[in-house]
Amino acid sequence: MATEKIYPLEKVRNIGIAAHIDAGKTTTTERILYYTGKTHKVGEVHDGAAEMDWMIQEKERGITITSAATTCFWKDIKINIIDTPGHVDFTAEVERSLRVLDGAVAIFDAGEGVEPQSETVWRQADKYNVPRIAFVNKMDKVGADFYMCVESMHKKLGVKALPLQVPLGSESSFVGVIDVIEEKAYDWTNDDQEGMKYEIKPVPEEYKDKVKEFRHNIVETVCESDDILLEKYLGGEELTVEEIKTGLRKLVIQSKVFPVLCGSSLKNKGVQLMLDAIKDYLPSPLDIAAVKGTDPATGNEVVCKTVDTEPFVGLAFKVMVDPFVGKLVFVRVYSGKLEKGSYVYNATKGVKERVARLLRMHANKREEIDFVAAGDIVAVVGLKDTVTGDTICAEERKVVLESIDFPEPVINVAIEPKSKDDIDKMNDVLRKLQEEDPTFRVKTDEETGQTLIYGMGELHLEIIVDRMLREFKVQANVGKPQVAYRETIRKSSKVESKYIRQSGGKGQYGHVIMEIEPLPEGAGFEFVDKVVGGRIPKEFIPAIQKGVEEAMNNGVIGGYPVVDVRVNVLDGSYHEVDSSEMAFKIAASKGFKDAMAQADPVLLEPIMRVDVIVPEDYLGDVIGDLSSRRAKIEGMEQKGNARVVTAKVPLGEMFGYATTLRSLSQGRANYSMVFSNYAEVPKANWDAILKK
Ligand SMILES: Nc1nc2c(ncn2[C@@H]2O[C@H](COP(=O)(O)OP(=O)(O)OP(=O)(O)O)[C@@H](O)[C@H]2O)c(=O)[nH]1
Repeated sequence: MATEKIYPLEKVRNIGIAAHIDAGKTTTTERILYYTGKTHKVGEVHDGAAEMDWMIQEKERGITITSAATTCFWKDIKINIIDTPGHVDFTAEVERSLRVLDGAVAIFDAGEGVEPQSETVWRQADKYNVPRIAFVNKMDKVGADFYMCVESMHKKLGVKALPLQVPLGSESSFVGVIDVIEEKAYDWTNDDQEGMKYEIKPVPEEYKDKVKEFRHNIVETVCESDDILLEKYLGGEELTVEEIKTGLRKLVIQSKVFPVLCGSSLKNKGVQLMLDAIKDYLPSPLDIAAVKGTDPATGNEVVCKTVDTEPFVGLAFKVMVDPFVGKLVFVRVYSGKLEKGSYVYNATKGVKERVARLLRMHANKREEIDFVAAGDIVAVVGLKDTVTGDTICAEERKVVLESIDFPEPVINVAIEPKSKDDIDKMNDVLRKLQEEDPTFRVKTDEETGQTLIYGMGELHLEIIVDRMLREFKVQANVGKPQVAYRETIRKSSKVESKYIRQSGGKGQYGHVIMEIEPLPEGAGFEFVDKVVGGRIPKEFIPAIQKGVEEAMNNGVIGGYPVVDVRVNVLDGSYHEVDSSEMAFKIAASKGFKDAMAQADPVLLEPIMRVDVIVPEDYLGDVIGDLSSRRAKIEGMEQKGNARVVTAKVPLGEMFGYATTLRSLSQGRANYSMVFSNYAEVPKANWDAILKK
């Protein structure tokens, strides 16, 4: 059994690497694993040898889909890295990682600066207050411009981006970086050992002014927020390197300043200095204020401190179903210790669970450990009922931590197994995949009996179908992707509904008077029992709610789910002998449908935020095409000799957009798309949608 060296908490870093697709996250992670001594060969993404991208689909597509947690060691620091995917269909993966991280490295492409989707990821990190350092990658690429990137961080992200380095050369002449604080140049010119061989030299003459300017800027920033250092500085004394770094560390942890570094992961330059910056500036678990949760029994606030001596509290942030090992639950430990063979309490579900094994993960390799301490990240085997977002804790410290926000899936396809014998197997696999992925849902269409799978985009669902086939050997036919429309109401209405049957023996009697009202977007469903004086006995109220909920699965316009309504049950009557739950349920269901029909029902559709980057020459055609897709153009920005068009477009109009855009622009335009909100479909478009 491996007994790991125990790392004091101040020497632990839980970090994520966040980036726009193709900025070089996977390549950079690979290099980190190489320099930290965990891998022995530098894997290249393009030949599918990358260690982190271990799922077959990832290798083939060259993209990172799941966030695998991996541990590595740099100098005296233990770093847990969560690899987060860049594709927008997987925002849930990014969110869940950010929730449990203490710091992140944001990677930018030196030729592009802040791209629309790097902005999305940046804002997500803002939401969870994650301190960040920026790494401007691809400095070797034609068009690389470090200063443009820093400027675009100021302009687009509106943050204080503080360069700590000056690149030595650029594009094909990029050979290394100058550390501004230490005033030393790191030069890889004579490297023939995959970046392991570099020289440390004095700052070359032609860079001295730039370094002086940047250093002055750093020193001033540090002094502004530290009176003792300010006094020293104003008194004409030099600050030491240590003082500058300590001062800067405080500002980074408060997210007041974002240090910017640069390099080329592909050409093996600058990655070691980025690891140093992770150690120097990103927070340890101790720097993060204790997390708060609520006691499920009393609703009182519970503070969970990051110390080993407290009772155990952790958050499940990722579930992976491995066809061989079974279910793996990734847990961030906030308080106390988690031991192999112990029992824990899942406070979200209210069940006891056994921790069979604890695994330290390195992409697809695993190392068995005996316990894991506060501040750490681990994969747990044996937790049967735990899913992403659940809190697990010691029985004497029952607490539920704030869960993770996940967007609603906006697209669905019908799916059926190729062989009828595979039906049970398919349902079983879909259930497992749902446990892993909170943005993936499975439903049965009540009218057609078809199984529908719901997700965040076409690629998301394609990957799921692909995994069913490869990992679980279930072949399936899938229908065309459909938009997940919804229905709601715009005004209130009141109805009386009866279900009465009298045919010999015991009859049926249910009678309900109810009112439905619109709620604000996102409010979901509320059910209020306003019946007084026992005019409907309490035991029938749950049946009424059930009847309403069933009716809400299929709205009156196109059979889509109904959202954002409140149902008030006002009055009714019952019969001593004939009343039953069934009768009230039917009366309520029918009542809801009638009420909805009178309440100005409307159709809702998912609206996407679309960013298109298009060279000037094709701008007219791209805008024309967007307009024909009912787009609202919200902005148009210059970027080099291209434009970035930002628009809100109904998802239903976006199928096949990739192909159209390619042919409109001879392959030169690019786009990204994220879910924005649900909005009312104009009545003129109802027919087209309902016919489909
Ligand atoms: N010129 C140059 N190319 C790079 C550099 N780093 C990565 N690349 C290339 O950029 C492409 C994307 O790199 P990845 O590491 O797969 O990017 P990623 O951000 O992980 O992409 P996803 O996993 O799809 O989100 C690959 O072709 C890399 O070889 C670099 O420093 N310089």
